[in-house]
Amino acid sequence: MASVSRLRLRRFMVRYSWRESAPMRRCRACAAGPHDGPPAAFRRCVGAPSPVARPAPRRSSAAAERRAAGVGPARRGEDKPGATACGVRGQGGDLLTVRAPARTPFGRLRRRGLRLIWRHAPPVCHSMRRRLPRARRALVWLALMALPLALCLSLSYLLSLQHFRGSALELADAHARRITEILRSGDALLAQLEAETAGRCDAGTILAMREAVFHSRYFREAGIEQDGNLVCTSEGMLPPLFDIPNAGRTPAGRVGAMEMLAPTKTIRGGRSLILNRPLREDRRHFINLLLDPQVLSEVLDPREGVQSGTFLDDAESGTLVRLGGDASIPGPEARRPGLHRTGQGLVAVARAGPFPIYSVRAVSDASIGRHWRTQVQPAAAVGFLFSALAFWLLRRYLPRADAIDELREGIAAGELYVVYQPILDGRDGRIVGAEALARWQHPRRGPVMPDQFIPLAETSGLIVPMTEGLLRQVRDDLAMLEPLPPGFRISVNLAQAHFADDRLLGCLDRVFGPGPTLGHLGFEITERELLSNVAVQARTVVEELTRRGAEVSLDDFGTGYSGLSHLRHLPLHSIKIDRSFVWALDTEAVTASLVESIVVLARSLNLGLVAEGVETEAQRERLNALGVVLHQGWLYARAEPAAALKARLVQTAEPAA
Ligand SMILES: Nc1nc2c(ncn2[C@@H]2O[C@H](COP(=O)(O)O[C@H]3[C@@H](O)[C@H](n4cnc5c(=O)[nH]c(N)nc54)O[C@@H]3COP(=O)(O)O)[C@@H](O)[C@H]2O)c(=O)[nH]1
Repeated sequence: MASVSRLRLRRFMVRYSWRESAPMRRCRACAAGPHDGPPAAFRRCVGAPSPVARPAPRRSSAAAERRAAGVGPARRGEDKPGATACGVRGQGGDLLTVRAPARTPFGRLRRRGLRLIWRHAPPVCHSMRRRLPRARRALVWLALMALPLALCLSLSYLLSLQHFRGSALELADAHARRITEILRSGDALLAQLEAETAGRCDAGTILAMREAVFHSRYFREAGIEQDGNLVCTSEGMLPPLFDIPNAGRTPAGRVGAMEMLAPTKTIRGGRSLILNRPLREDRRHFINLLLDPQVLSEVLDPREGVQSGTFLDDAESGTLVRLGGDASIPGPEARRPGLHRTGQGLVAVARAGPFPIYSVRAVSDASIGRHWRTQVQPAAAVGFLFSALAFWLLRRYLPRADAIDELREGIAAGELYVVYQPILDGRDGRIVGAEALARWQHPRRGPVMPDQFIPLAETSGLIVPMTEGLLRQVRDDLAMLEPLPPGFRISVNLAQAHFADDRLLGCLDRVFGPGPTLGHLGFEITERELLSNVAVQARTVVEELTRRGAEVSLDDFGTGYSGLSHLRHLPLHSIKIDRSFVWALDTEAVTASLVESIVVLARSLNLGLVAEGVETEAQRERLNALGVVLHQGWLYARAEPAAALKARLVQTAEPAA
């Protein structure tokens, strides 16, 4: 029952926060306001006091205790114990537990074992609304991965199509040219026979016709027709033959003086295409040549997967008559030369010059598919290769939405915590401060080092809410570390985003309150963060930090290109010599002299110096000799939980006491 109610209430709160659009928008600008506690309506509902009217007590910090004990932060979604009744523990924290008084409706539910959880992640929650659900993101990834494969397969299909398109059109054109040549040679032969015989049917004419047919590769017979009678052929004289099949027929087409008759049965059997040439004006005397239509198709150049056909456009019947080939009679597109896409596939049509004969090449979709299947394997292999490349590129160069979401959720759930690396006086081992370094206790991956999430936090803008969360922990830990040695400071790393506007100052207002409250804080800015586009704003921010009691140092000094200009323009307190210089101290003379120059520079500008990455006794001694006495490095201590730092402080304070 309790878990059901808890679930419902969680939903209620989610809905609630969605309706609070105006405060949500305000939180984006990191302005103080409703994020410093649960929204007013929610507070009224649970009977909790307003954090404005009664500021929430400093986090008694179960999480801090856990961290101090070295066990890391509370896990995501875990209730934090120790909340006082009616109180809102933690201001603007990531995860707040509210225990409602018994009188309120929520209190009554509490008596049944219910605890309310208000997830409070102001700068994060509204962007979570825009987030794609995991399943949809996975689909987007899948689609992006499948894209190269799909493109390669489509490309290979297009190539198959192109292969057939090109060859079908080419073959049809070549064939049509060949037919034109044959028919023109027939026309020329008829003209020659007319000139030689003058239409007489005598032995000389028969001989001339026989010779012409003998020497021709295409024409099987020549003949002379008079008044509808075939009177002689290249074979010899004939008895008068009446009603020969072609007599009086309308030609299928005319080209110049030549007429073509659709294939018809001849007196010697078989079907022939007849080329007729009228001998006189009265159209009663003709000289003709018989052409086996099959001959026109024999000149077809066969190609695998391409059907071919030769069709006569018969003006007499108004239909297409097949002269040969295996292609089925195409539709209306057969009379339009060119390439056509039909329901069955591709059709290429070419006309034989002026003659009403068409060469047709048809490629069925099945043939294209068969050809494509032979290309699929190499195309798929290339596609997979590109998919793998795309996967690598996407993972490497695209903002990683998944990782950003995870980090966002991690920040909201309080999975990020701080460890401290002490900064000591290299002469006597006195602890003068510590650098706060972020760690992420990932619920699945375990501890994640900053190298893996700080760049992501910086590029996604999450660095700002992340730092706010860390500053809250630093505030609590400073309280736990008391009494602090004189001048002790904890330094927090800042990023470029903190200088783009006054969000950092708003953040500090919320965490430490306004005014000079930052006496135990230091801030580290790396050279690369202070690009020229934020330089002016950076100066304002650094001045304000100083006014509030903090010290600001330039981190990784010597690794950037603009360090000197920052030293001139920013009111800095110290510079941290990059560990690469420190490491080179005991090996490279040139670098060692560089450190000397940095020391001279710092002295002339009245700046403090801290050496980073001190790992060996030799480095310590050399630095001390150079006058760089504040050290940070594994020689002294690695980054450790607040409890360990506390123990170290107690230990180093004891001899003095
Ligand atoms: N904007 C923020 N940046 C942060 C924050 N927390 C950390 N960081 C930056 O991440 C980088 C890596 O940090 P980390 O892995 O914690 O490494 C630090 C030290 O552990 C390491 N170190 C210290 N002493 C030694 C040593 O003797 N040898 C050695 N090999 N490494 C050592 O150096 C890192 C501290 O560097 P720096 O900040 O330059 O002082 C790092 O760039 C962090 O700045 C964060 O909260 N915000």
